[in-house]
Order: sequence, then C-alpha cells, then structure tokens
Amino acid sequence: MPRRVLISDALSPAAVAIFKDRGVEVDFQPALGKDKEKLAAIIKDFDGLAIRSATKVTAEILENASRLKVIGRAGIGVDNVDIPAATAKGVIVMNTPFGNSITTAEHAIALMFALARQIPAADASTQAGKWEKNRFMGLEITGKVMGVIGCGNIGAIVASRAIGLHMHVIAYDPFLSPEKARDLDVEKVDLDDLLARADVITLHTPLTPQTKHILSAESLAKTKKGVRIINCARGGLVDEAALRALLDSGHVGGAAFDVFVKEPATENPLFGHPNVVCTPHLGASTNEAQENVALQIAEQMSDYLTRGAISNAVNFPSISAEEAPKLRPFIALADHLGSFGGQTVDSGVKKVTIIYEGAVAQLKTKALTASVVAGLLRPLLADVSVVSAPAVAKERGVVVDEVIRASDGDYESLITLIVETETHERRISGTVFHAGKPRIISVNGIEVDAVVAPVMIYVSNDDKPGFVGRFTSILGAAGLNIATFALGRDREGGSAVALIAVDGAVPDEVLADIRAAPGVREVKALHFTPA
Ligand SMILES: NC(=O)c1ccc[n+]([C@@H]2O[C@H](COP(=O)([O-])OP(=O)(O)OC[C@H]3O[C@@H](n4cnc5c(N)ncnc54)[C@H](O)[C@@H]3O)[C@@H](O)[C@H]2O)c1
Ligand SMILES: O=C(O)CC[C@@H](O)C(=O)O
Repeated sequence: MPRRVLISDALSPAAVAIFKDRGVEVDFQPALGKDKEKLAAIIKDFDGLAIRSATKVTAEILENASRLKVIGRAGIGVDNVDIPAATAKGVIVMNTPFGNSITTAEHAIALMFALARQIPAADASTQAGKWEKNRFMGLEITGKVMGVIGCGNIGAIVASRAIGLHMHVIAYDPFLSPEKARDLDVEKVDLDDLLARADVITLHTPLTPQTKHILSAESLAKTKKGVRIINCARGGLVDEAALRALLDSGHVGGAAFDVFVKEPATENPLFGHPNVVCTPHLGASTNEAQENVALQIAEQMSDYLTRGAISNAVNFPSISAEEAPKLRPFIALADHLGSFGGQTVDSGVKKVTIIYEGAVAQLKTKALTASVVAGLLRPLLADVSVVSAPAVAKERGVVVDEVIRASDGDYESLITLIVETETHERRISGTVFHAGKPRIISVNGIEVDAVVAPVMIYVSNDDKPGFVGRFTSILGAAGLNIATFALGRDREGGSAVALIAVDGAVPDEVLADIRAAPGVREVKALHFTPA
C-alpha cells in the first residue's frame, strides 16, 4: 500500500514535490492544523504528518492516528507535539535542527539593531511626517558586551555575527565545553556574571523546567542599567510582567520579542511600551529557511516511510539509509530474542542485559536494544513498539543494560539476551548468517542451532534416551508436522534443550502431553512475527 502523508501547516510547496518524487502520496492542507476536530477526524488515513508550529499534536489527536508512523516538524521546536504520547504510540517524531538556524540568528541580530536605533518607532514617526531627529538617540553596538544565554546552534551563530560586529560575547550555557567556547571565541561565564556585564542579552535555549523564567524578576534585577533584552527562542524564558515593570522603571533600556508565553499573542504585558519591539514569531520566516526545512523534513519523512532510515528523531536513535539494510536482519534477531524471553518468563522482569559481540557491536545498538525490549514486552503488554518500548520498560521499572564486546567466539556477530525475573534468569543468544536469517544458537548456555520460524516449541528436559521418540509420536498423533528439529545438551545425561519448528498452531493438549513426558522440565509454544 502506498504511504500517505498529510501536510497540515503552511510548509513550502517544495515539500510536496519531494514526497511525490519519492513515491509518497501527499495531501497538502496548509490551514488544517488550526482545525483540531477535522484533523482528529482524518488523521487515521495517514502514515505521516508534516507540520510547522500551528498544528498541535495532542494525545487526543494521536489516539485517532491508528496508522501514523512519523510526525515531521519543519523547524526546531517540537513543543507543539505531545512527545510522550507519540512515543507511547510508537510514532517517530523528527525535526530539522539546523534548517532555520541562520535565519533565526539573523532575526536576533536584526532585533538588536531595531532596539539599538529604535528603528520601528523612528519609522512610524517619520512616516507620520514628524521628523523627530532629537527624539531617537541610539546605542552604538561596537565594543558592547553581548550576553548569550544558550549557546547551541542558533546562539553560536548569533555570537559569530556579534563578534563580526566587534562586540565582546559572553555566554552562559552549562553544556558549552571550554574548548567549544574557545573555538567560538566567546567567554564562558556563569549566569550572574552575564547578568551583571551584558549590554545586550539574547536568549537561545529551549523552554524546559530549568529555563522557564531564566530571566525572572530576581535575575532581571541583577542586570546592568539600560540592558536590552532579545528573545527569539521561546515564550516563557522571560517573566513578561517582571520585564514590563523594569521597562517602566527605566532599568531595562529595551526589549525585542519574537516569541511570547501565549501565542498567537493578541495581548501581552510588553505591548504598548515605547522601548519594546515585537514580531509575530517570525524568527524562521525567510524563503530560504522555509525551503530548507520543508525539503529536509520531506526527505527525512520519505526516507523513513520508504527505506526505514531515521534522522533527527527526538524519540529514537538515527539510522542512515546505508545502515538500515545492514541493521534489518539484526533488528529481526533482536526482536526474536526479546520475544523468546518475553514468552518464557513466568514472573515480573526486573532487569534485561543485552550483550553485543563482534561486528554487530559496530551497528546502532540503541535501535537493536529497543527492538529486544519491544520483543520482550510485546507478549506481556499490548501495543508496544520499538519506539515506545524503552519508555515503557523504564515506566515499569525494568532496568535495561547494554554491553558491547569484541568477538571472542565462533560467530562474527552475536547478541545475547539475559532476562532476570524475580525467580530466575534466562540467557538466549542468536546470530545472523550471510543468508540474513536470524538463528537461536544457545539457550541458558546450551548450544543449539535453530533458524527462527513463525511457530516453534521450546522444550528443556533431562538428557535421557527416549525423549525424541516420545515427542515426535505426540506431535504425529496430533497431526502436527515438524519443519526443523534442533537439539542441544550441556553434557551426556545432563540438561538438554530442543527448539522445534512446526507447521501450525500447537494445541494446549499437545503441550500438556509433552509436559507429562518423563524428564521434561519446561515446554512452551513460541510465536515469532517477522520484525
Ligand atoms: N523564533 C523562531 O522562529 C525560532 C526558530 C528556530 C528556533 N527557535 C528556538 O530557538 C531555541 C534554540 O534553538 P537551537 O537550535 O539553538 O537549539 P540548540 O539545542 O542547538 O541549543 C540550545 C542550547 O541551550 C542550552 N541550554 C539548555 N538548557 C540550558 C540552561 N538551563 N541554561 C543555559 N543554556 C541551556 C543547550 O546546552 C544548548 O546549547 C529553541 O527554543 C528553538 O525552539 C525559535
Ligand atoms: O515554523 C515556524 O515559523 C517557527 C519555527 C521555530 O519556532 C522553530 O522552533 O523552528
């Protein structure tokens, strides 16, 4: 079935052409994002949803999105998407982290000049025929101190532009390394230092519980008199009412805001002050940036829907188009190992350890681990996907550990799953040969060699004569054909395991008959779905 994508915001039409070129059907409804009811009614028909900031992807919308696999944000901030709800539903959320950074940085610089030279007010006055030459005394930017709060992609570009304007740039960002600060030629400082020294403060962090009101009444009071404040990042980083009070008192010399606590902002505490300049969230609004983000998101979404490649996902590790085919058989193996573990646990899972050895350890093990956990949880919980599995495991208190090792055995690649429950531990290993078929090669330390099949019977028993004859006659009497039979034991007369692929469902009576055979310790019917 062809993949279908809905574009529900005003993306550049360039995106439509990319989707079509890649064989993805596309429905372009640029104003739909504002109509929650209609979006909720039609979302069930789409594999992908491409958005900017107007569409709010809430848990209610996602509830109806039975077919949805990916949400693509043509831009940076994904705060209009309920990420935990999307993750729980197995929907990948991707953004375009760089496509509009330059444009947004340029907007911050434009707002700095608008403030420094009061351009909007001077323009309005001049066009009103007033010629108020003495009213508009400006601030020379050269030699002034710019304080950047959040020196990531955009903050770093703003810093470089400011340095080009002969400003001295100081930055507060706990995640900025001293080496990066040196490369950028910015002085890394703490927040109080920045507040005390900056002539212009510009904010470039995401809105998080830590950054909300990073410029609060208290921190604003520590700023230099006459400071100009620019916010092109997210509403809520600055306490708008506190800032208004300091503008009114004359402590703050000016503020330029592109983003607001409530958007669309039709009223705001900052509105109406003569030293305030506002724009309606225009940071990313240039043709260049909009074309960049639209093309990029359409490429990323098409790559995921048609080839399984994942880039810039905020809730899943990236997988390139080159990696995807190499990873695919191991994803299947990982899922099967997890599924084997999940179908054979009898009590609550406490810890899962996944050991990657050899060539597979060089692949994206995070994606493989997510597949193991999805396979493990699927028999126990409804609706777990590779995207949601790590979050579901965490929520249920299951510890997931990943171990990477060089190969020291017979296999080029080996994945071992150890499942610890309240009562026991199970260890299952598998590999993929050149033919790409996942094989189970040991169970609880006992070597076997079984290609995974849709229906299998797992038996653990005492290694005593007569078991195989009895087992095959039980299956024969039930009319159940054996496709493959793999046996292993730790030593003569010790413990044995068998993994038998059969052509059809295994009735409960058959399992009961096998369980009643002498020396049988454990029997399970296992079902594996192609991953
Ligand atoms: N106005 C617009 O139209 C527009 C356009 C693009 C991006 N944005 C917004 O700009 C912001 C920055 O985007 P970016 O691409 O540079 O993001 P980024 O992730 O590259 O950079 C954010 C930086 O903030 C830093 N940071 C995080 N928590 C911090 C804290 N508590 N204190 C100080 N620094 C902290 C991070 O270490 C990081 O370096 C985002 O909020 C994004 O949504 C707005
Ligand atoms: O799409 C837009 O216009 C705004 C984008 C911006 O806020 C972002 O986070 O990328």
